[in-house]
Amino acid sequence: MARKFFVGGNWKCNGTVESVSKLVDTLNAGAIVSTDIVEVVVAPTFIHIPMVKDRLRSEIQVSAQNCWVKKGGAYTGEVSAEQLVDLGIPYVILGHSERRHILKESHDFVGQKCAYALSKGLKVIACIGETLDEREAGNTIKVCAEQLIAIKEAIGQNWSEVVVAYEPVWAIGTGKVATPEQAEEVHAELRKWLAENVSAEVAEATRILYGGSVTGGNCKELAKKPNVDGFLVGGAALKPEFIDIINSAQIKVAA
Ligand SMILES: O=C(CO)COP(=O)(O)O
Repeated sequence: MARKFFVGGNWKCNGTVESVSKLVDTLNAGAIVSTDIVEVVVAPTFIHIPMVKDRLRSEIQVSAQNCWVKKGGAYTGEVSAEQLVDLGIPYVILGHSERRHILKESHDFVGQKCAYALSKGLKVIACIGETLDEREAGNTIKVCAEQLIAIKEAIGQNWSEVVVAYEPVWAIGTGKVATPEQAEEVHAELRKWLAENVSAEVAEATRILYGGSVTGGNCKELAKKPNVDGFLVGGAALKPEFIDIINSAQIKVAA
């Protein structure tokens, strides 16, 4: 079965009531291709989630940007997987590089978060990716594999509700997008890793998204690559061009 194209908008720590309302209006008014060919998710901040969920068109799902590693309780400032499920939120982004690097989340911690979120019924957008130094040292695949190993150790064979997002740190928020060839090369390696370390079925079925300075202008060329199954978008997800990125799913159908 063909992998359904996936476009996620990670709004990060952005937005006010006014700007989020405007963005929802823009997304509601946009002409988007059928959900038969694309799955679309947006991830507002926790505090904006209820408002977005109430007002956003039903074709676009809502995701959280993080959740706690285990059952909720005395963990000041955290939001639990159970609470997301209670609110009817289907997805959570875990392991984003900003959390790995700025908040020092370790590979193991991210793996445990993935396992706990999945066990509560959330679908997981699991982010991995190398820094510029790691790429220049020739360690891109090694670093991504280490991040995947920690996830695999925690979740085992249970990848059916996982979407992998390859987000090279040097491309995030920098305007320096990976070339379609660079993205394809890594995505193909990641799929091979899944085939060798999980199973051929999981490798074939798992969507591997590219993230890092994706725009309305560069998405089509990236989407043409066979192992690029969609995008995780930051800055451009806050702008009307997010609609164009969603619609780049058409490239796959035409291909
Ligand atoms: O981090 C990202 C999505 O999770 C990518 O961010 P930018 O699209 O702003 O580079």
